[in-house]
Amino acid sequence: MREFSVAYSVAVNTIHFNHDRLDAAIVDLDGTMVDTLGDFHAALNGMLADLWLPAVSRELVERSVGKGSEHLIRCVLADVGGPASAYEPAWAAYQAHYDRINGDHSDVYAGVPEGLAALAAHGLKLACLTNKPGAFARDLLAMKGLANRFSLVFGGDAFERKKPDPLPLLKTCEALGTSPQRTLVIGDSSNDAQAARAAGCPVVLVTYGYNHGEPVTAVDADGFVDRLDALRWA
Ligand SMILES: O=C(O)COP(=O)(O)O
Ligand SMILES: [Mg+2]
Repeated sequence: MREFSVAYSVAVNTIHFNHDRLDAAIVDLDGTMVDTLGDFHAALNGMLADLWLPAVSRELVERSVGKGSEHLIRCVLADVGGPASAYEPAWAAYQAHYDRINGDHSDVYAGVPEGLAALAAHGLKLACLTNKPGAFARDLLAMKGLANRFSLVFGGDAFERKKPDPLPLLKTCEALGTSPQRTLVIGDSSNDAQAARAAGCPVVLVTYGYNHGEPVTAVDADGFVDRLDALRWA
């Protein structure tokens, strides 16, 4: 098996892959394919209103997204000074609000349909792996016309642990029937990159998503793209 290699051209911000060395891609959802910040913000503020707690800013939500719903709800409750006992009712309220508004305040990022089409055209199997609950992820992908691109969709509730743990990536590679070394991870945050490094997958990050308020280009990854269709094959 040949080594995976990436030639990263800063000038055109384009990453060149030799596709002979890749069999599949595992693509993150929130912040990578769909800008879902508006959905998170609306569902969380609906939840807080139900609990008679004050609303939070989009910025707080942006900094807290990426490690799954439980983490997000805990961050938001901590920010508004909610008691620990609020977690259970908050979780139930959040699920109900999110289910009602899923996709209403979200948009597919420019270049995503084209980028996915190019990956598929090069014969790569595609899986979506997100920390978002699987049911919300599947509904959102269908609503945004992206579902048919993926042979597999796994949410944050599919496995015992979430990204940045490598387990979900290893399990997804297993389900795809590919080796991690030949499976490209595409994400928007350090969660995706850390999981990929630990699993042994090559990883590219998009520069427009959510990375806990930190500059994403400081994250250890094989390359960065401003659009998903900026991935090119040598
Ligand atoms: O639900 C989240 O925390 C974000 O999920 P992601 O893995 O699609 O970025
Ligand atoms: Mg993400």
